[in-house]
Amino acid sequence: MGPNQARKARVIAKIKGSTDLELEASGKWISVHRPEGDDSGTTKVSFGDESTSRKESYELDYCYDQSEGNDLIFSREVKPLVEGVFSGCNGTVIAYGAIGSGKTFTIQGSEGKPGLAVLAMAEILSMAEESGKLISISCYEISKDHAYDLLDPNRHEVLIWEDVARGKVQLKGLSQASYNLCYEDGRRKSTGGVNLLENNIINKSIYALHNVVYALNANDSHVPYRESKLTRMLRDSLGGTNKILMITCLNSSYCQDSLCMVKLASRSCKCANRTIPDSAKKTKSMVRPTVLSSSSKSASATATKQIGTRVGFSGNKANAKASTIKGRKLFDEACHSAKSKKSTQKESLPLEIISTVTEHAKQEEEKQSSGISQEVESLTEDHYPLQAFSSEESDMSFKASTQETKLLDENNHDKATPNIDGNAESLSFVEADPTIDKENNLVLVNNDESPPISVRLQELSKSLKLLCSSTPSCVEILSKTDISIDDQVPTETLEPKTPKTPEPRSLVNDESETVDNSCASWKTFSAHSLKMKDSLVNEYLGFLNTASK
Ligand SMILES: Nc1ncnc2c1ncn2[C@@H]1O[C@H](COP(=O)(O)OP(=O)(O)OP(=O)(O)O)[C@@H](O)[C@H]1O
Repeated sequence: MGPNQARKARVIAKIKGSTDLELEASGKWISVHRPEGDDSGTTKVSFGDESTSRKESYELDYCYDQSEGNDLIFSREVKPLVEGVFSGCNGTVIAYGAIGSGKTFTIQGSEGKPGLAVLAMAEILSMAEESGKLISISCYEISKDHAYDLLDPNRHEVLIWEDVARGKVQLKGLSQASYNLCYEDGRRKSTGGVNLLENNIINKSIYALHNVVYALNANDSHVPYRESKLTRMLRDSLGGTNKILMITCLNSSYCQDSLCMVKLASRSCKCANRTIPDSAKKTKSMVRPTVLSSSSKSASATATKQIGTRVGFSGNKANAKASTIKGRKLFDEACHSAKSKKSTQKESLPLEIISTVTEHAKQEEEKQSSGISQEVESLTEDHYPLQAFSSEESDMSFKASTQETKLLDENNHDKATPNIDGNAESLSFVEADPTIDKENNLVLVNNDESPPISVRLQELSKSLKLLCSSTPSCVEILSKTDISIDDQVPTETLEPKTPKTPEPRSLVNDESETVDNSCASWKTFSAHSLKMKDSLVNEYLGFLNTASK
């Protein structure tokens, strides 16, 4: 069965090949029911021990069983995507699944059994050779929201920039080669297992990815790319004219995580069959699909690995020098090195700028995003026993575009050049660019309800300064108002200095009572003053943190 060309994302499964012995030991846990003679029908995947009557069934676009290898998956699923790349339509293949479910085997392959990425590259290169096109490749890994250049022996972290003008994410400084393909196993970074935080990140990523696929397949007017860093980074690979292949890798023996992955996959797949009238689209996009049952959360993961391969037309880099960068970094973590004062201000406002442009969409996204975060977090915290974190999920994708697609870009977007450096031309923090400044100002002055950030900052700063310098004058006020002790207070305390603590002996002399009174008042005042300082400092720090986010 070939992929249905009308669908944006095709969701299939692959049951990991296993030896007969392994199968015997585990029993037949998964059974596949394919439609006979009807290529357009869905495949039913059932889970459950055959000895018991309890079975759970889910529908997917297709499911490859143990005996079917990468060659078959490539020729039926991936080759059409590669051909599409040469006619201006990008393709993305993502494999995900529980630990040891065969993700690496499916994408990378093994010696003598090439995986889908290898087969796809071979196909791309041979097609390019036939048509006389020049191919350039970049290769990167996304691991836990960070991108690493796989063509660089040091695998340096790549800066991730969001091109504000075009709403695209770019990897800045990514190496390019004539053609090459590298692969990095995400496991090298997870030597000590995966902690709760990492697991949460991966959980959110996989759910967010499915939400995007769901929305794309449902032809929603709003696609929640902003729900996770992964989906933001893959936006180019998922949206537009892209065709997506989601491969759910399944363990052949019992695995709760595999079950949960299929549930998610089935949801994304089912919506592809819906026809939504245009009038209903807007309302529908507000409604979040709720498929996350308490058990589906066990689609947890211990490591994310992802291979990204960019194939592009190797063009002239001359334009890059005169370039102006209109984007901003997408994630703070990858860009701490930028120190310039001006850029710092702008860098601290990466995503809000887009949000001002698409206010309505952002509100929806935020609502939904917080929804999914809460869902995933609560699933993890409330119901997810720690041992469930031993499971692993891995995302691998490759992305390819050819000369034609890049040329299309050039037509549509002023001076875009096909290589990464060339693309960087539209990615600098340009003070002179009025649109960027305007956007910044829009963010600085959010709306009528709250004052501009700069004004609030100034106010806070003033209050803080005032309070810091107010201690001596407060002492003065205290002494002036308290006439009864005026003459008895030592003269030093009237001066604008840090007040002295009365010496112990003063507490036992004749005038001890008045001095005592004075001390008590001062202590009370001092305590209040300190509290106020603390609260202002906290507010100040809190505000700075919010602003930097
Ligand atoms: N279709 C298959 N046929 C034979 N062996 C397979 C197949 N798929 C996977 N394997 C074997 O199963 C083991 C685990 O596969 P693989 O490393 O691809 O899983 P993974 O999901 O990438 O694992 P991890 O989650 O640890 O990254 C490997 O030894 C691999 O060779």
